[in-house]
Amino acid sequence: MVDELSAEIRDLSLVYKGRHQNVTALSEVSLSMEQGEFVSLIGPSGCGKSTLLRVLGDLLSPSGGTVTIKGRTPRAERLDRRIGFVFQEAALLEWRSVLDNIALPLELHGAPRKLREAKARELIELVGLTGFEAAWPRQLSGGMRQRAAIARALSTEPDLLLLDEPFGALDQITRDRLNMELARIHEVTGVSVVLVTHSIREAVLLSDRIVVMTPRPGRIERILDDPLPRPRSLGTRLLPEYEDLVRNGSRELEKGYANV
Ligand SMILES: Nc1ncnc2c1ncn2[C@@H]1O[C@H](COP(=O)(O)OP(=O)(O)OP(=O)(O)O)[C@@H](O)[C@H]1O
Repeated sequence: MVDELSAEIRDLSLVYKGRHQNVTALSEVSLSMEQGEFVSLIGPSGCGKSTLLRVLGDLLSPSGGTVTIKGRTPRAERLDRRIGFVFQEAALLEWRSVLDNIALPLELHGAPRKLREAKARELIELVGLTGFEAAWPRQLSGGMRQRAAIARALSTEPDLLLLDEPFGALDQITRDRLNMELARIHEVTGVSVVLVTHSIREAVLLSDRIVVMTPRPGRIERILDDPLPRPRSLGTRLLPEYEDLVRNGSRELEKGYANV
């Protein structure tokens, strides 16, 4: 059924055209995601993870193939603010309070003040920033900034949340905590998630499926199912099946590195 599919990528290619040479960043990439699915993209540097995310988010147009999100083009979804993006750097507006940063996409979408503030407060609670509504971004730690960025990305209740190494710059303990927050947010909201990560452990902890990519040109090497029980917790890492999946994933990843 079409409306149960989140993203559908068919035979996607993406070529960056340069003055001297072209780079084929993606070739023959096909992937179908179900609504509410959590998919991680992992692979060596340059295998096209960010490029794939950017195509899904309509920041780049495919050179070939097709991409649909809930049966529509990424352009239509982006213009309707049905796609949320979070990058490694939170990129909050320093002159707006945390609340006003989170409410910004709704403001740009023309939502009335009362509604957008109510939504922003709800999200502040969801991401664990209660008490920081009036704070300035510079008063937040790195982890708190990422929480605010996630809340902002969720403010328009997107169909798809795209995360490009959102926790890459955080220390391990903060990263563990935010992983658990993300798992909970995913459970509560039912949003479909695509996460780019360099950590197989993070991918196994959070995902329903792990897409292992390989470079030159960027393509899908293998898709691993991750059937670990939900809800996930840090205790999930103590399961023998967790370690099995990490080992399996690492083996697949190493094959990709053979092409680097
Ligand atoms: N704007 C650009 N112009 C030309 N080539 C680019 C551009 N952006 C990325 N590339 C090239 O496309 C390929 C895929 O890059 P991409 O950033 O998608 O990989 P990645 O897997 O996300 O890498 P990383 O893990 O280092 O972030 C690489 O060879 C990269 O050099």
